[in-house]
Amino acid sequence: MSLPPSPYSAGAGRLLVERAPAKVNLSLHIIGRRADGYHLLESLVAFAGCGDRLSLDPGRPLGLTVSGPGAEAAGAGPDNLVLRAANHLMARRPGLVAGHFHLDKRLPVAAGLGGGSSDAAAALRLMARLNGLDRNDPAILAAAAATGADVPVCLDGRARVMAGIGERLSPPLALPPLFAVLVNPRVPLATADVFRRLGLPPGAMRDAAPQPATPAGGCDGSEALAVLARARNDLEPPAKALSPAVAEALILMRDLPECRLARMSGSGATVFGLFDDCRAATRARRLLAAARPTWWVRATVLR
Ligand SMILES: C[C@@](CO)(OP(=O)(O)O)[C@H](O)COP(=O)(O)OP(=O)(O)OC[C@H]1O[C@@H](n2ccc(N)nc2=O)[C@H](O)[C@@H]1O
Ligand SMILES: Nc1ncnc2c1ncn2[C@@H]1O[C@H](COP(=O)(O)OP(=O)(O)O)[C@@H](O)[C@H]1O
Repeated sequence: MSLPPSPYSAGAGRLLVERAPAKVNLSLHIIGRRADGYHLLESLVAFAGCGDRLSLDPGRPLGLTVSGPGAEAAGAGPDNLVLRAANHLMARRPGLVAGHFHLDKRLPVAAGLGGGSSDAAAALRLMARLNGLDRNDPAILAAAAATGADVPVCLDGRARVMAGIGERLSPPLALPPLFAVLVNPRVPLATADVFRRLGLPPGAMRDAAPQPATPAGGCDGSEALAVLARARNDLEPPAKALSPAVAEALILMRDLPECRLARMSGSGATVFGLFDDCRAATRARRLLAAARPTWWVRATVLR
C-alpha cells in the first residue's frame, strides 16, 4: 500500500501557501430571481481570521490531497472546488503550469461560510503566483465566476458589497474590525435547497429592497453595528424551516448578555454574533462552547 504524499513534502519546486478565510455575509438581501433560476442579491461580505489553508507543490502533476476535520465532507475528487477552479483556469489558458494541491480543511462544509469558494479562490491565487499571472487577469476572473457565484468576492478576501448573483463587486470597503463569534451546529445545509425553499418563481422581482446597510468608511465599530442592525439575511426564514438548529443557534447567540447583533451567514447554518470588543467575544465563545460542546464555535475578527 502506498502512503499518501506528505502535505509538506518539498517536491521539485518551492511549496506555495495561501490562507482561505471564512466568508461572512453581514447582510444578504434577495432582490429577485433570474429566468435561469439563480437569485439576484445584494450582500455585504466580510472575511474572518479563521479559515482553511491551501498549499501548492509545483513539482508534481495536477492533484489534490485533503486533511483536517472537514476532509471527508469536502472530498479530494475532481468535484472539489480547488480542482474545479484549477481546471477552469487551465481550460482558458492552456499551457499553464499546475502542481499538487494540499488542502487543510478546517471550516465546516456546507455552512454558509463559503469555505469551498474561498478554497477555489486560493487555488486561483496560487496558480496566478506560480505562473506570474496578475490576479485581475481576465482568465482568473472568468475561472472564478465559472467555479461558483461566491468565488469572485473571495478572490482577494476584502470586504465588499456583492450584487447580481455575486459577479458585481463594489470596491473594497474599509470596515472597522468587527469582533465576532461564529457558531455552526454541525448540520450541513445545501445552498440550492435554501434558495429553493424561498419559493420565488424564476423571472420574479421582489418589491424594491433597501440597499444593503453599508457602514461608511472610517466609522467606528459601534456606528457599524448600528448600521448593520438595519439590514437582514433573507435566507434566514427558509434555512430555519429546513433546520431547527438554525433557530436554536440564533436564539442562543441573541440571548448572550453582551451580544449586539446575531444573524445567519449566507445560506446557513452558521450564525454570527457581533460584540463590542475582543474580550466580550471570547467570553461569548466560552459560554456557547460550554452550552453546546459538539458545535463548532470560533471567536474571530471580521474585516
Ligand atoms: C448563498 C451564498 C451567499 O454568499 O453563500 P453560501 O451560503 O453558499 O456560502 C452564495 O450566494 C452562494 O454562492 P455559491 O455557493 O458559490 O453558489 P453556487 O455554487 O454558484 O450555486 C449553488 C446553487 O445555489 C443556488 N444559487 C446560488 C447563488 C445565487 N445567487 N442564486 C442561487 O440560486 C443555485 O441553485 C445554485 O445551483
Ligand atoms: N474545498 C471544498 N470545501 C468545501 N466544500 C466543497 C469543497 N469542494 C467541493 N465542495 C462541495 O461544495 C459544497 C458547498 O461547500 P461549502 O463551500 O463548504 O458551502 P458553504 O458556501 O455553504 O459554506 C459542499 O456540498 C461540498 O460537497
